[in-house]
Amino acid sequence: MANNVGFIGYGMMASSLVGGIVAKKIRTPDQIYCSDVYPPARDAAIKEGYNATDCNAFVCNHSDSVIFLAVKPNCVHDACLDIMKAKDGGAVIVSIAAGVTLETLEKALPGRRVVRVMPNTPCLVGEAASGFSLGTNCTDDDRILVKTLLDAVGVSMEVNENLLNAVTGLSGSGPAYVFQFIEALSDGGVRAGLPRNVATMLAAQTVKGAAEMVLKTGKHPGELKDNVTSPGGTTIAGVEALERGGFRAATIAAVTSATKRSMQLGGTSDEVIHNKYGL
Ligand SMILES: NC(=O)C1=CN([C@@H]2O[C@H](COP(=O)(O)OP(=O)(O)OC[C@H]3O[C@@H](n4cnc5c(N)ncnc54)[C@H](O)[C@@H]3O)[C@@H](O)[C@H]2O)C=CC1
Ligand SMILES: O=C(O)[C@@H]1CCC=N1
Repeated sequence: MANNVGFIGYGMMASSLVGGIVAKKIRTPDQIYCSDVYPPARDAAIKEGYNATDCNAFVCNHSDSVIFLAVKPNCVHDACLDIMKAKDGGAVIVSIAAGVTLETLEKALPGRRVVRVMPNTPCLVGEAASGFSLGTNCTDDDRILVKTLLDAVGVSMEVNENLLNAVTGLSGSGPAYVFQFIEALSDGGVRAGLPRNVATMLAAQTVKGAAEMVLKTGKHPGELKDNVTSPGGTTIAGVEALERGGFRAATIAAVTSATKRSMQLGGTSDEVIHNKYGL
């Protein structure tokens, strides 16, 4: 075996992650092992040139570097049983399941090195924003390996585990909010008379350009907004309409609702979410 990477579950997120990793030539397709219970998912993996199977143990037995646990949170327990049944080839286990805590993972995978990661789908185009936390058995080499893989498909930050639910609510789920915003901007353009294709291209490029300005200038988003907003001009009319529609409050509520949901998926009671986290 030579630095093989396994994926248990080859759905939306696994295919995005592995697509980014292979595109960046961090691993070659023959170093990728995927298992999925759903035949069309395996067909999709085979089409990309990866090794695909319905047997999770097969993936574990062939992955000496990392095994990504990329099933839905309610399937994590069963997948962990399969990992424990397979031989321990020394791979670090990286769970991307929303809400599932390191404590839960370490209980299900006794003695194993476990990392909890929250990536997002833009990893497919090399623009992921990921947060991660290491389990108690992890080494510095694990930190370097996981960060190298995540940074190959975007940017990553190690955070205290208690912040990973908020990372999930913001950047894990965030692409969906931004796609909604792009679609809404495009609708606005169509309402104002633009053809759909022109409106969607302008909307997406505007979001991309504005995001690049925040990242590259390091300026506060409010200052960048002010630079667009001429006194008595067009922009303030649009900004006012957004504020009247509750744009900022709705966005904050989106992130906090998703954060709360991540906590619920991890088994935290609503009482604790309210009393301890104030959500
Ligand atoms: N979709 C997203 O944007 C993100 C998802 N995540 C997390 O990634 C995980 C996967 O999410 P998606 O890829 O969206 O879901 P998905 O439903 O697209 O993929 C999950 C795959 O796992 C397979 N599966 C289910 N049980 C299995 C088992 N016991 N063994 C092998 N394969 C099994 C399913 O057939 C499916 O193809 C979830 O835990 C989610 O919380 C994390 C960050 C972002
Ligand atoms: O919706 C979900 O539960 C997953 C986790 C973060 C993004 N998608």
